[in-house]
Amino acid sequence: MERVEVHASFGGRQEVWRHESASLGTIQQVGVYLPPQAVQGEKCPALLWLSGLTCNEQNFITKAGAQAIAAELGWILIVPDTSPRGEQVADAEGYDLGQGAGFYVNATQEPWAAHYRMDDYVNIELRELAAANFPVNGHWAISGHSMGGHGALTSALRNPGLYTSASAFSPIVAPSQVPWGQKAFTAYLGDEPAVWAEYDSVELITSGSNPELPLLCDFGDADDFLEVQLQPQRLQEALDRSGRRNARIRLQPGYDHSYYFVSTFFADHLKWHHAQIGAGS
Ligand SMILES: N[C@@H](CCC(=O)N[C@@H](CS)C(=O)NCC(=O)O)C(=O)O
Repeated sequence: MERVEVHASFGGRQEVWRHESASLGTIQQVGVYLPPQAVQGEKCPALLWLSGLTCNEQNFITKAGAQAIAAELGWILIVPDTSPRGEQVADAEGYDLGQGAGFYVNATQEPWAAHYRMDDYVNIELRELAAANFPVNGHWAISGHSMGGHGALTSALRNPGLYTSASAFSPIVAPSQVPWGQKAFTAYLGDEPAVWAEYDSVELITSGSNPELPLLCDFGDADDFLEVQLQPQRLQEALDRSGRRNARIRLQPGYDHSYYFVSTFFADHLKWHHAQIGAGS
């Protein structure tokens, strides 16, 4: 791993690392925020942040204002790119498929299968890499925005025990039912409803996956993508049917899909994740 950026931030360090990814077969960049506690060698919990369409590792670290609360609570933030990158990596015309739009799945279809293995990358490789290189204490939470909200919820729902809690901002909760998800899943996963269901939060909740996982989701009611792409009512209905004890959806009045929304509520999410460490153990 090679460190390509370092900035003092709230008594800690915002860094960007470049590394060779075995699961993706590419060179990737990842943002790492080390709070003052970690800089002093103390072991800290880690939050994996998954960004949305068109993003790389920079959007969250420069726009979410996350470092202040991470410093206060003593959390490491791990912020990967949203897809494999490089000239050898397949891509497509639109912003919602290919590079910048990996959807956090392991692709099975050509030409994507060679590199688009974001599920393995974030849930296995990146966690191992973080544990080997930074003072992670073993507690992991996961959060994300839009496509990354989908990635955060499905990663935690599919993998009981990996994440203490999962939260999301404007997540794509039913990708099998909406245009963004249908386009990406058809390309990456083919025409296989059973495989789609494994990467669909509403389907995973309906089938009872990881029933004790604490969940928090925020949507903005002025989000232009709300009705067509996000459809929070599908998540609410699935949660109501499931009888989960620790799951909450909030509709925030006046907020849109942007990082102004994420930055407004990120501290609230990290405090909630922090509280879950004590609550479940
Ligand atoms: N048409 C929009 C759609 C993509 C979009 O809204 N991306 C969100 C995540 S789904 C985002 O975080 N964009 C980058 C940013 O706001 O920094 C665009 O091309 O920017």
